[in-house]
Amino acid sequence: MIETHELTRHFKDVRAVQGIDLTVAPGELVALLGPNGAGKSTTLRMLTTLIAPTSGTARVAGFDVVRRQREVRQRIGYIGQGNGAGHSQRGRDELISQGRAYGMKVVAARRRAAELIDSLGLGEVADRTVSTLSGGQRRRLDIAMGLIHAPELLFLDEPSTGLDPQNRANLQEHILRLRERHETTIVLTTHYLDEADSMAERVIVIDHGRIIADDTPARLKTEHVGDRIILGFDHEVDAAAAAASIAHPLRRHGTRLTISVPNAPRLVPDLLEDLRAAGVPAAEVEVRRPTLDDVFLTLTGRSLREGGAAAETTERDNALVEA
Ligand SMILES: Nc1ncnc2c1ncn2[C@@H]1O[C@H](COP(=O)(O)OP(=O)(O)OP(=O)(O)O)[C@@H](O)[C@H]1O
Repeated sequence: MIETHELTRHFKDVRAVQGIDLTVAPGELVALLGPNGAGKSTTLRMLTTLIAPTSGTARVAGFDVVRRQREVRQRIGYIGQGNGAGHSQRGRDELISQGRAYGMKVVAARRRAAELIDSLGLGEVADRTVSTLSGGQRRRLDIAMGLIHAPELLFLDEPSTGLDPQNRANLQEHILRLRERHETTIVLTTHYLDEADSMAERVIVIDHGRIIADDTPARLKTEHVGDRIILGFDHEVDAAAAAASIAHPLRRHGTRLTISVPNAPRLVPDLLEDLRAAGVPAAEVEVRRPTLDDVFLTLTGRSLREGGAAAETTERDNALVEA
C-alpha cells in the first residue's frame, strides 16, 4: 500500500525527513510516534502529495506521489491537524459536498454520508450546524470527510490532539470500528504514547527525521527495555543473600533489588517461592512493565514527554503488594 525509498525532505537547512524506507501492507494500522518536530507530519504530507520530496521516492496505493498525484489522491483520505470541516453548513451537507468534490453522484454521496454518520456515531449531530459541534464531534466529522470517497488508505495527522481523554478514547474506538467495517489501511501520527500503544499493531518510532524502531508495541518494549521486578527486604543482609541466589541480571540498592527479566508476571511466583525456600523471603514486590516512553528513552537517551511531547501520563503496570 505504501513503499518509500530513501524519502527525504529538507526545508532550507532543516533536515525534516532524512531518508525514510517504509513499507505498509494493505489493512495495516500503523502509528508514527515521535516528539514534536521529528518529521511525522512532513512524512505524511509527502505521502499525501501535499509537498514534494527533496529526494527519494514513494509509491502510495500503487502510484508515484510525484508523477501520479491525481491517482494517489483519488485513493487516499487525509485528515490534517487543522479542522477540515467548514462552519455554516450542517455536518451531513458538508459530507455530501465533499463527496461531490470527489466526483461522486449525489445519490452515492448521500448514501455514503449516511453510512459514515452511522459508523462514526454522528447520528445525533449530523443535522446540526458544524460550528455548534464539540471538539470530539468535529474531529469525527473530519474523519468522515476524509472517508467519503471510500479511500483504500487513510492518513490521520494527530487525530486526537486537543481532545479530552474521554473524547480521545471515543474517537479511538470509532477509528478501530471503522477499520474493521471498511478494511481501510490506516496510518496515523501521534505523540500520545498510550494511543500508539493501544491502537496500532505496528509503531514506527521517528526521531530527527529518521526511523529508529519499527515493530509491534509489545516487541518494542520486550526487546528494547524488558520488565523489572523490584524486591524489598527488611534487612540489607537479606537483600545481599537473595541477590546471590538469583540468576537474572540485577542491581542492589540497600534493601532493594531491581531485577531485569523478559516476562515478570510469569516469573514472580517462582522467584518469591525460591527466596522463601532459601530463607530470605521478600517483604515487598513491585512489577514494573515498560512503556513506549521507556523504549524511546532507551533508544535516544531522551524522554518523549520532555518539552511537553506527550502530555498524557501512561499507566504503568505497577503493583505493589505484600509478599
Ligand atoms: N514548511 C516548513 N518550512 C520550514 N520548516 C518546516 C516546515 N514544515 C516543517 N518544518 C520543520 O521540519 C521539522 C519536522 O517537522 P514536522 O512538522 O514534520 O514534525 P512532526 O514530527 O510532525 O512534529 P509535531 O508533532 O510537532 O507535528 C521541524 O523542524 C519543522 O520545524
